[in-house]
Amino acid sequence: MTARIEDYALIGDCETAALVSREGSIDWLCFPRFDSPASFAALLGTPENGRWRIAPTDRNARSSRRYRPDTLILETTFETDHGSAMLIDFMPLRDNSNDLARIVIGLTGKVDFTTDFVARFDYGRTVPWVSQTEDGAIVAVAGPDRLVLRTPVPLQGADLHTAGSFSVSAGERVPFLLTYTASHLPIMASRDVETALADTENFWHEFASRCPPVGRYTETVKRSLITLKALTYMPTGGIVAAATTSLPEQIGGTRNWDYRYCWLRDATMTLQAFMKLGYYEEASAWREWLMRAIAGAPEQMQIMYGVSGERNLLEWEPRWLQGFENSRPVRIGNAAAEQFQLDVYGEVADAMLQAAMGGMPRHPRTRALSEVILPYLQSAWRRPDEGIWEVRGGAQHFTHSKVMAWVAFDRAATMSAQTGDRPDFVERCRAIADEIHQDVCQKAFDPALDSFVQAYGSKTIDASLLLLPLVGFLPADDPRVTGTVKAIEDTLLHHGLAHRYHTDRVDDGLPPGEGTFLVCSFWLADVYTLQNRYGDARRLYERLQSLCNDVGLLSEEYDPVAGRMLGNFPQAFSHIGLINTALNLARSSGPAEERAEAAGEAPKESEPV
Ligand SMILES: OC[C@H]1O[C@H](O[C@H]2O[C@H](CO)[C@@H](O)[C@H](O)[C@H]2O)[C@H](O)[C@@H](O)[C@@H]1O
Repeated sequence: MTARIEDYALIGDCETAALVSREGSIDWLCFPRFDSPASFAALLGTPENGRWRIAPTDRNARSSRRYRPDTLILETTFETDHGSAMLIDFMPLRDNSNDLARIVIGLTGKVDFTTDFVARFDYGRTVPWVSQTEDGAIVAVAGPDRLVLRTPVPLQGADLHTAGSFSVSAGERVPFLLTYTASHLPIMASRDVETALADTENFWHEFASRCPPVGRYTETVKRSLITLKALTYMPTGGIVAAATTSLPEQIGGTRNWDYRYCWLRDATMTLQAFMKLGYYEEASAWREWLMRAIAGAPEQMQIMYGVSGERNLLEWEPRWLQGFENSRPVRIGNAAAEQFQLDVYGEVADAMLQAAMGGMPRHPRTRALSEVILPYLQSAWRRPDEGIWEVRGGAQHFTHSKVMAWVAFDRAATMSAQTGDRPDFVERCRAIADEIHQDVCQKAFDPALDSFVQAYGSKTIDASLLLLPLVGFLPADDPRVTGTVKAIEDTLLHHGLAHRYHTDRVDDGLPPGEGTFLVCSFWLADVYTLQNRYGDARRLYERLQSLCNDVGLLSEEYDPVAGRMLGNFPQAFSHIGLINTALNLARSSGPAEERAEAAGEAPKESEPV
């Protein structure tokens, strides 16, 4: 594949998503859910692993693209020496059928097009039987899956591809509709593509119209909001971390992971972003998802789940895929689901408090949840864990994890104190929170480095330490925090963007090397805001904003030297950063202040615990 990550745009129907290249090729599509086996997997292999291209025959055609304003409808305009034409790509919201629609519209002169449809089920491995119905529909079937392609354009099969040519003159419109169904069901009647376009446009307009202005960042925020909505599995309210698997964190490297699942950690920030923009319906749907997903014994609570709350996310490698630019292995599923990551308890507690502070009615299970989880956590916080970065090199006493355990008790105390009905519970939570606070301040601060460190006894600086002031563990102007921020600036910034940690100095169980991790730079900008370093915050935010591709999307990581995106795409974490940090900058009191202020008063180290 020659396309880079930033060459792709996202389309989706809030149940699954597809990536479309600048050249009009859909190189990634999983039907019917985000985490279903891909039907087009060329993104991670070759065109023979499945793709659907509609592009001018003239290989020298110039292309430009945009989303139709306030929608997820992609418009790619091609210009040739003989005319210009637009390709519209979108996925209508589900109406008993799973569709992807494409319309080619002649703008000026006449443009010749070719289309090449290569369906391969099971992540590019399974070649289907392809036949044509009497009314001309192309039907591709293998095992449980079936794709039906309808268009007035005559199509022929050759060499396991289905191809055709056509021309559009100014004013002409040529529709294509691809429908997925389980192969045992009857083939359904086609839906009208133009009506579907109008309905899809209305859906996104209605959604985006509720977004309040965020000063000069309004368009960036709106695009990120639409992207987060597109990453939401609407039937359940779960939110996937990204639309893809295995886009590499280093070109040619092995840090390739499946992000088509719901992380509890990523969710607190998503909840904040939705609520701060007034999207309570989405926030409430996510909270319901969370309560269903984590129901059960606290020691069985996972750090991530499938979009419907599935727990078994078994990791495996489809060895027939060569990987994005030969970045192997490709991984399906995610073994991190089985890790112990202490911070998720704090994330859940924080999400509950944020929801209450945002004005959402208290969830009826909030109290039951705290009564089950906190007694477990009372001893569990002392255990080493795999941490926010999900290391595969063994558990450690990660500083960020302990701090988030403190968050769990701190928020539980705050919430219970608000209801006033359990003073003994509040007192117990506060005492444990104080004990954790003291433990962290004693064991995780290195006076020689004048900084908190990644784990107890370590000498490594870690960008997750930026979350200490952001969750209210210590004030942003505490000398230990200002020392830590300086250490992060001195050691983790690479061309002005933050790495998570030094992968070459820490054994995380993987070969070293990766890009800068974008959400960490957003956290840095948020800390600058808390420290009244508004100029630094704004400059960093606008740098990050400038890294978005031409349609406003960000991946997980960025290589500032090669000037290219890395990691899964588009990633919710990065878009949450684009929203939250914009709000922090645009409002005198944004999410950073409110999350920090949610914390009860942190004890002084000399205070008894
Ligand atoms: O690189 C190591 C780990 O990377 C993934 O996790 C990262 O993405 C998550 C989802 O956005 C995020 O919650 C986490 O903090 C990040 O480290 C991957 O899923 C892991 O399996 C992998 O070990």
